[in-house]
Amino acid sequence: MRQTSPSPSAVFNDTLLDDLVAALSGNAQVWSSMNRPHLLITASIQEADGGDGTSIHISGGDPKHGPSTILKRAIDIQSILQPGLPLTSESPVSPTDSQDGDESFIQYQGPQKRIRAQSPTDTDVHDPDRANKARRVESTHPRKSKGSLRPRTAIPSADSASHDSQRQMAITKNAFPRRAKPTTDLAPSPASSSLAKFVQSVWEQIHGGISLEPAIFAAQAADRPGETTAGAMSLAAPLHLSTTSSSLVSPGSQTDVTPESFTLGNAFCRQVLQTSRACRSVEVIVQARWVELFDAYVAHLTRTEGLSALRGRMAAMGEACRDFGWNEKEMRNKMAVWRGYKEIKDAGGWVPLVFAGMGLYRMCKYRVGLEPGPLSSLKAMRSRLEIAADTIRPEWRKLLVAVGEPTQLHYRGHPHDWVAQADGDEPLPLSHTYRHQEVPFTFRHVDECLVDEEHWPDEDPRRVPMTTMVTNASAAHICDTCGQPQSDEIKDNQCRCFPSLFGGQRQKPPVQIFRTKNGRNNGVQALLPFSRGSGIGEFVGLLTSGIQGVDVMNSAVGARKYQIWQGRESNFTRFVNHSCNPNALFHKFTWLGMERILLVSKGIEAGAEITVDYSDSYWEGLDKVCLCGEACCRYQGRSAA
Ligand SMILES: C[S@@+](CC[C@H](N)C(=O)[O-])C[C@H]1O[C@@H](n2cnc3c(N)ncnc32)[C@H](O)[C@@H]1O
Repeated sequence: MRQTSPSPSAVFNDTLLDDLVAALSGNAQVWSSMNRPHLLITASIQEADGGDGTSIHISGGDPKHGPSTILKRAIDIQSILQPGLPLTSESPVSPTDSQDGDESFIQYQGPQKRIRAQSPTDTDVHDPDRANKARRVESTHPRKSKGSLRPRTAIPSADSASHDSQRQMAITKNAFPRRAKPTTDLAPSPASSSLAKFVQSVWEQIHGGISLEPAIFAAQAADRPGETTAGAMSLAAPLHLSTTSSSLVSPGSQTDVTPESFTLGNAFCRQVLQTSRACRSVEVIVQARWVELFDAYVAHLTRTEGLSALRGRMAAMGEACRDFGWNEKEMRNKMAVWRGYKEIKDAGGWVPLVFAGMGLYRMCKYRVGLEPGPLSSLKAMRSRLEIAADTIRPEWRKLLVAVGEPTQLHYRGHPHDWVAQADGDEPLPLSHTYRHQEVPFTFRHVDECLVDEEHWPDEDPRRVPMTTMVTNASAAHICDTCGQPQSDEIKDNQCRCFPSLFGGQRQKPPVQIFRTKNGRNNGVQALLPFSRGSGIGEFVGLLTSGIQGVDVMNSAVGARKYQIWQGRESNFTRFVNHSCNPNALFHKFTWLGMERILLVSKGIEAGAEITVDYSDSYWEGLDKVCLCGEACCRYQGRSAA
C-alpha cells in the first residue's frame, strides 16, 4: 500500500471524525491519496481500493491468515475537511516505521483503545531522523488530547525554521472562546459597568441598522412651500450659539442670547422633543403590530408551504433578517422585546404603548411585570386608560393610522364626564349615574369658583385683607404660609406651597370618577400617588349663601360667611366621598389675596379612593348611614333620623 504524507495544513472536523471512528471501535488512519482524504481502519492493514475518489476504506481480517478485505462502503469525507485546504503530498515523511511509499498517514488513536504516542528516546537522540519522526507523532497526538484527528505539525528544517514556521496559521483546539466565569474580584464597579454598557450601546447603534435622516427638517420644509431642508434647518438657528466654532460655546467668549432668541430656541427644542416622542410611540405600536404580522406570516407558510411551525418560523425569521439587515441573534433579541409590546397591547390596548415611559423597553427586555397577574390588572384598566387618553390627549388616536386601526375617539368631552366601572366594565356617561334622581342631572366642569351675584353683587366673599410687598416693578402678594411672593406668572412666582395648583403650569389632576360598589354612587380615585401635604385640587363651585338641605361647604373670611355649592358647576372635588378615616382633608389657603379651599393629601397611594371627613356638622341631623366601612366609623348602623 502506498502512502503519501498528509498535508499539515489540512484541517479536519475533529468531532465528526471522532464520532465516526468511535463508532467503528478501533484505531484508524487518515492518509491522502491523489490529494483526496482517506480514512483507514487499522484493525487490518489492507487497502481496499485505490479508487480515484475520496473514500473510506473499511478493512478487516486476521493478519496471520492474510488479509481478507471486507469493504463495506466508501464514504466521501471531503466534506468534513475544511474547504479551501486541500491535502498536499509535500509533507516529508511517514510517521510510522512500517509504512513506505508515496502515501502517508496520520495515526489516530480511537477513543476506546489509546495508543501511547511515540516520543524521542535516548536511542532517538542518536538517530535524528527517527527522533524527528517521533516528535511529529508526539505533536500530532498530544497526550492530553482525547481521540481527535489533527494535521501533523511540520518540523521545519534548519534553514527554513526561521521563516516558514513563523507563518503557519493554525486553528487550535481551544480556539473557540468560552465565556469567562464572572468573579466578584474582577466585577467592574457599577459606575464603570454602566458606562461600559452605555458605550457598548453606542457602538451597537452606530454599527446597527439605524438611519438618522433629519425628518423633522424635511417635515418643516414641507410645511413651508419653497423651503428646503437646509432652509428649514435655519429654524434651529437660536441653538447655533457659536458660528465660528464647532463647539456650542467658545471658551472664554460671551455669547449674547436675547429673550427672543431664547424663546425661539425653546420652541424649537420643544418641537424636536414632541416630534421624537411621537415617533417613539409610533415605533413601539408598529413593532407590536409587526409581531402579529410575523405570526400571521408563519401561519401562512405552514398552511401554504406545508412547513412545520418550527420550519415556518425559521423561514420567516430568515426573511426578516434579510429585510432588516440584522443577524439572527439581533433579530431574535428585538423580537423578544417587541413581543412584550404586543402582550401589553393585547392586555391594555394601544394606550399603554403610545404613552409608555422609558421603562417600557427594559420591562419587555427582562420580562418584568408581564406575568399573568399584572397583565390581567392592566386589562381591567384598559378603558380607564382610554378615557384619559381620549379626553386629555385626543390627538393620540391619529398615531394609530400607522397600524391601520380606527382613529375615532371612544370617549369625548371632559375626562370626568365618564365614570369608570370595576372589573373592566364599560365606562358610563356621568349623567347616566344620576338617572335614579328625581331632578335631572346637569353639570358643568369649571376650574374656578363662580360668584352668585344675587348674594355677592359687589365682591368675591373670599377676599382677604391684602399683604403686599413693593418691588421695583409692582406690588406682589405675599404667601401667609411661606412668606414668598405669589404670582400667576411663573417667572415671578416664588411661592411653592402648592405648585401643582398655583404659580406654575397647572396640571390635570390625575384622578378619575369611578362607580363605588357599596351604594355611595360615584367616588374619586387617585391614578397616581399623592404625597402627604400635596394639593390634589381646589374645592370650586358657586359662591353663594343661605343654602340649606343640600350638600354645601360652609366657610368664612373673618365675619363674612359664605358657601360653596357644587350642585351644577364644579370640578372633581364634587365627587369626593366621606370617610371616618380619610386620606385627604380640606385646607384653607390664601392665593393672591383670595381664600381657597384645597383638597390636600394626607398620603394617598395610586388606585386608592380619595376621601375626606365631611365633619360632624354634616352628619348631625342627616338621615343617612355612613358607608365608609372603616372600623372607626362614627355614623354606621345608626338609626335614620
Ligand atoms: C359630595 S357627594 C359625593 C359624591 C356622591 N357619592 C355622588 O355620587 O355624587 C356627597 C354624597 O355622597 C354620598 N356619600 C358620600 N360619602 C358617603 C358615605 N361615607 N356613606 C354614605 N354615603 C356617602 C352621600 O349621598 C352624600 O350626600
